[in-house]
Order: sequence, then structure tokens, then C-alpha cells
Amino acid sequence: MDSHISIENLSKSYGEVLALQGVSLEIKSGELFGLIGPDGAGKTTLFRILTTLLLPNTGNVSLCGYEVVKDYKYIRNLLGYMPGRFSLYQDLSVMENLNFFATVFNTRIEDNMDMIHDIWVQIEPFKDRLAGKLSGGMKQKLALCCALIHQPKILLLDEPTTGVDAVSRSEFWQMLKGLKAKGITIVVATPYMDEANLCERVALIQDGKILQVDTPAGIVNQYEKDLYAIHTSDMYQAMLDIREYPSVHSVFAFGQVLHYTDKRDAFEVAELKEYLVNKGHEGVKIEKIQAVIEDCFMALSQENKLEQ
Ligand SMILES: Nc1ncnc2c1ncn2[C@@H]1O[C@H](COP(=O)(O)OP(=O)(O)OP(=O)(O)O)[C@@H](O)[C@H]1O
Repeated sequence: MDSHISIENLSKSYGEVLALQGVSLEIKSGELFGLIGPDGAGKTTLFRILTTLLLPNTGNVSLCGYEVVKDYKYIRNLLGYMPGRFSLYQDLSVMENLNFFATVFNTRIEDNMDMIHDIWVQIEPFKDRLAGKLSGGMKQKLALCCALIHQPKILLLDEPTTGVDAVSRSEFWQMLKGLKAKGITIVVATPYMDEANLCERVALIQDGKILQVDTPAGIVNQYEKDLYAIHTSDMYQAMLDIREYPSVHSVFAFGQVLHYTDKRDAFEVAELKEYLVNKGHEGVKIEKIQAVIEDCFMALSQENKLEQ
């Protein structure tokens, strides 16, 4: 079955807040697609429209060829949805939760074991434990099993790895690859830019607008400026000083270093180094580096803000 998602000029506001502004996206059948953006970008609002829980103000949305407003009852059977907050019944056991979700969709666990088997074996040892007493990673796995128990064609995951440790995060993405191999269309919303690289294609979203849609490599390849990593003994002061540097184009903290771009094409590292040394900085190191998705997001976000 064709399970593509088509979103055309979608807008949604809550009073004065424009949560989505003219969003258009095509997500292909069987794709592992990432919706990447910070808190408040509009990811949950978009998911709630896709899952037929919220009506848009304008625009057309279809899943597997069915329209979200007109065909909402049919669409609900085609979708698996894992909301951002832990959505399961904390005072039911693991098994009881799974049974409940199977019953809601008028099916039985044993008829769908093929779909969840690889994930279920990891939580089965805890099947009698209350869901509320599971670790974060185990809760995610149970929520994923519950979202899959009716064999959906499309799986929507809202920030599935938020608050989950690094090992569980990596296991979770492995599971998604396994599900993709079964042909399910998967859309993952995440604020973690590094997770973009685990998707086939991503949309970067901010303030309800799509900034760019491409493969992770395609996004990075379109980054145009020369990028530098700067390290000094006092990073916070360095950031303040660099903001005053006459030809600064952008500077932001990235882990243990600052990422810097200059307005000029003919930028001299030695000039900026001298500027920082004259400001009293010690151990100044500046090196040219390759951009990653976060740099692309920051550049696009800066452009977007200037346009507003
Ligand atoms: N029910 C609501 N009433 C008013 N404003 C809302 C409501 N829900 C969301 N918003 C606002 O709409 C914008 C988009 O929120 P949304 O929850 O869709 O973003 P998000 O990317 O999922 O971020 P988060 O992870 O913080 O939920 C934000 O400015 C948010 O404050």
C-alpha cells in the first residue's frame, strides 16, 4: 500500500500564536523522515494535525491518499502515534498496556507479534511490571510496541528520545531502521540536530516554518560559508568580545568551542587571533572546520529571522 504523506500550505494558529505558517512537505512511502527543530518550532502541532486530533486553519493534508479532515476515521487505523509525553497507563503492567492498545484497535497481540517481536523480546522479561516503574528506555520501547500493535502503515514519533540515555537512544534508532525495513513510513520529530544524520531526509523547522528539506548530506553540502572553531581560556568572554568584532557574521557556542563565520571572503585567521589576544585571551586556537547540521540550522534560522 502506498503510504506517502502530502502536506500542502498548512497553517495553524492558537490565538495570536502562529504555530504553523504555510508548511508544505512530501514524505515518501517507506521513508525514515526527520522533523528537526527546537522547542516551540511547531512539531507537535503538525503531528496533532497529521493524527487527526487537531483541525488546521488552512491547507490540505493527506496520508496514504486519504484526507485528514474528511477521512479521519479511516486514517486513525493507518497510523501509529507515539506522543511526546509518556502516553501509557502507568498503573497497568507492561502486558496490560499492550493488551489494551490491541483491544482498542480490535486486534490481538498474537496476531501482530511479527511486527513487534524484535522490540518485544527486550521488554518481555518485565511484562508484569507496572509501566510507571520502568526505566526511560524501557518505557519508550513499550510505547513503541503499543503504537505498532495494529500494524500501522505510518508511524509518527514525537520526540521519542527526549530524556532517554545515550545507549537507549542509539538502540531506539536501530529499532526504527528495523521497522523501516518492514516498509513502514516513519516520521520522527526531534530537537536533537545530531539525530538528523540517522534519517534519510529531514525538514528543518523553526517558528512554524520549514527552513529546508533535503538529505542530511544535501543540507550540509549547501552550507556556503567558511566555518571556524575557536577555543580560548575564557569562552564566555570570547563570545562577548567576538560579537563586537567588526566583521563577525555569526558566532555561537558549540560544545567546548565557538563556531564562527566572517562577513568577508578574504578572512584572515591571524587578524581575529590578534584581536582576541589584545583583549587578554590566552591559549587562542582557531581552525577551519566542516559544517554539521546544527551550523546549517543556525545559518538558516538567522536568515529566517532577518526576513521576518
Ligand atoms: N494549546 C496551545 N495554546 C496556545 N499556544 C500553543 C498551544 N500549543 C502550542 N502552542 C504554541 O504553538 C507553538 C508551537 O508549539 P508546538 O508544541 O507545536 O511546538 P514543538 O516544536 O512541538 O515544541 P515542544 O517540543 O516545546 O512542544 C509554540 O509557540 C507553542 O507555545
